[in-house]
Amino acid sequence: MQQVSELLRIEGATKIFHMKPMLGAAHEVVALNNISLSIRPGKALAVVGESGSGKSTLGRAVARLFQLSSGTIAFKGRDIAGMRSHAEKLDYLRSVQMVFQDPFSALNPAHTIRHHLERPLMLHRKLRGEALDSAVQEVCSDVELDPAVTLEKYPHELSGGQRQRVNLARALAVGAELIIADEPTSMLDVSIRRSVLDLMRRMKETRSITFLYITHDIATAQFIADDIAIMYAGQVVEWGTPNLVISNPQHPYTKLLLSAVPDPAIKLDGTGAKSFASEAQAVRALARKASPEVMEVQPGHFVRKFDPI
Ligand SMILES: Nc1ncnc2c1ncn2[C@@H]1O[C@H](COP(=O)(O)OP(=O)(O)OP(=O)(O)O)[C@@H](O)[C@H]1O
Repeated sequence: MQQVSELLRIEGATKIFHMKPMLGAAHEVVALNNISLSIRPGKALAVVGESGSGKSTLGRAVARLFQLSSGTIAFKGRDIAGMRSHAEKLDYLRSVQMVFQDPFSALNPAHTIRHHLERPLMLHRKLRGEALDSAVQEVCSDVELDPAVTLEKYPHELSGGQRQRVNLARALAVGAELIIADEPTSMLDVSIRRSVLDLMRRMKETRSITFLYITHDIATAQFIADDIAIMYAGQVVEWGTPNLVISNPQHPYTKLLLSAVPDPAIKLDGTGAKSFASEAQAVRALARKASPEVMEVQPGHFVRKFDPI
């Protein structure tokens, strides 16, 4: 079998929404503008940007929730738009799971946690009886929840962080290879955000789960990501390994995001923070301009060319 070094390759992905509002003129929204990114198996790519930058649209396109206007998304070398048979589509939808911002919304309040974990194990792994019970215990323990005190509870009896762990356990139970985690910690208490990110990092390291981690918070990217892509107005403006991008940001929009980080450990030094925050509007206008030219700042670190402010 052919070895594919990338689990996911997004090539020239463009998504245009055609809006025909009841009031006002018809118009187009370019949510994704020629995005090219890839993720290696067992690695995490963080896509970072403000609200409306297009990052959730990218996640939903990977989850095959709609077709791209142009471009391709390939999973293990296979174009996902070209998957025709029911079996192939089902296998993809099993391999690629989404975890959402609101951990409660994905859980059925009428069912126990055991039920939520048993169903995918029965459906996808055909487990029954003792084998099913021990697999339920295993996925529960894998996300660092105590099966004895968790499995018979209902979603409302758990904390937000515990519920998000159940969602991650469900993805494991289904047999996910790629998890699209769309702002998975932004509705959680600050005190437990880090522990959920740490769990995702351990799932990556010990279970070789691949992550597309979508966030507005550039500071959290470094806890899990092997690569980071900064997005604005449907374009990726800067990308590379987190230490290169965060320690040596080139694009004014990346600097703007970093200027909003309260963590002094990764704040821009000296000149950066204040001046970029005060020039926010100009920076966003500049980042909105479509620019096809890319510069390699240093090996593994790229920036889209921009006009000086
Ligand atoms: N189904 C849709 N129909 C029309 N426009 C859409 C649709 N989905 C997204 N958009 C538009 O595409 C752009 C990108 O939206 P998207 O939700 O991907 O951004 P985001 O970075 O994930 O923001 P947020 O964090 O607020 O969800 C926005 O202008 C949004 O209004």
